[in-house]
Amino acid sequence: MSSLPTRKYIFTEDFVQEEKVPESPYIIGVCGGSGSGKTSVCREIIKQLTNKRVSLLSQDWFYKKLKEKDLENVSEYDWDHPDALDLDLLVETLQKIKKGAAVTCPKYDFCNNQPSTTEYATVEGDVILFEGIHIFHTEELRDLIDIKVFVDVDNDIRLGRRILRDTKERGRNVESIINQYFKFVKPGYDNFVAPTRKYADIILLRGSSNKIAINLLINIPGEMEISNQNKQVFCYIGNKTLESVIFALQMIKINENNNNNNNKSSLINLNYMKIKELFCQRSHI
Ligand SMILES: Nc1ncnc2c1ncn2[C@@H]1O[C@H](COP(=O)(O)OP(=O)(O)O)[C@@H](O)[C@H]1O
Ligand SMILES: O=c1ccn([C@@H]2O[C@H](COP(=O)(O)O)[C@@H](O)[C@H]2O)c(=O)[nH]1
Repeated sequence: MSSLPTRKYIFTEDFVQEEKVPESPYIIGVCGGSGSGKTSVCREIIKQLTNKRVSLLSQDWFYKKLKEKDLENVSEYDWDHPDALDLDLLVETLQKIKKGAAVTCPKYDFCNNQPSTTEYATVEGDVILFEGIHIFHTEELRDLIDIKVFVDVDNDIRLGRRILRDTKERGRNVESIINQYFKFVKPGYDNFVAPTRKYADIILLRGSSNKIAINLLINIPGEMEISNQNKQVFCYIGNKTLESVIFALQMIKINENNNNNNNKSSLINLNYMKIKELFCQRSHI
């Protein structure tokens, strides 16, 4: 028996396409300091992966619930220490997602410094964009991520963006943002986030405005096979190479021999003949 049953081939008029049926979602981990553009990078990738089921998973949804006394004095609370997060629950959740489960999480309410009671996100799909400042912090987490991206943006730009974002979206004022930044955010970045840059497979400079890097990222070949064009096509008849046509013919032949289903077999035969005909015409055989 050939090893082909783990692969699925789609035969159409113009091309032969291999469809990889993922055993578990592909996890793209996007790490970086607060305000580096992690969420924006994830949104850009999600926008472009139109032919895949894609979800976002944010580390922010795993902040521990604050005790009453901490809630009364939030300006003294350090959200930039990894201990502020329930990393065990995060690992457990990611393991479930990796096994193909759909997991629903409450989002995080930054205005009230607690998990949202009204907004939820269901995470499932072929590709999961997983973002957060501490997602490379433990080996357990890193091992669950298929490709690790670190968004590298200067401190001053990150602070500027954070001021603009948090005054508009997170119910903060400029003074509290600057105080929090120098007391917790910057030390947290220097002590815990920047040291995990070394685990990245890709360093993404300039974040979501780096279109070239984002395009490369969505087209990471082989393992991912994700793209909104037919990049999965390994043999395109209109632009064939000798090797790719021979390979396609071999694949079709093996499929044909292994296939007992008459309808499918005739479809394969049809395409086999068409490929053969096209190949012979173009190659003047
Ligand atoms: N390349 C960019 N240029 C300008 N502003 C950006 C860029 N990327 C993100 N932003 C803005 O900066 C703020 C922080 O971005 P965000 O994606 O939320 O960062 P992170 O998730 O890393 O904290 C947001 O208001 C966002 O719109
Ligand atoms: O209640 C909270 C929880 C977190 N923060 C800050 O959020 C950032 C991490 O989120 P990004 O989306 O990466 O910016 C972290 O630096 C915390 O300081 C908060 O202010 N309040």
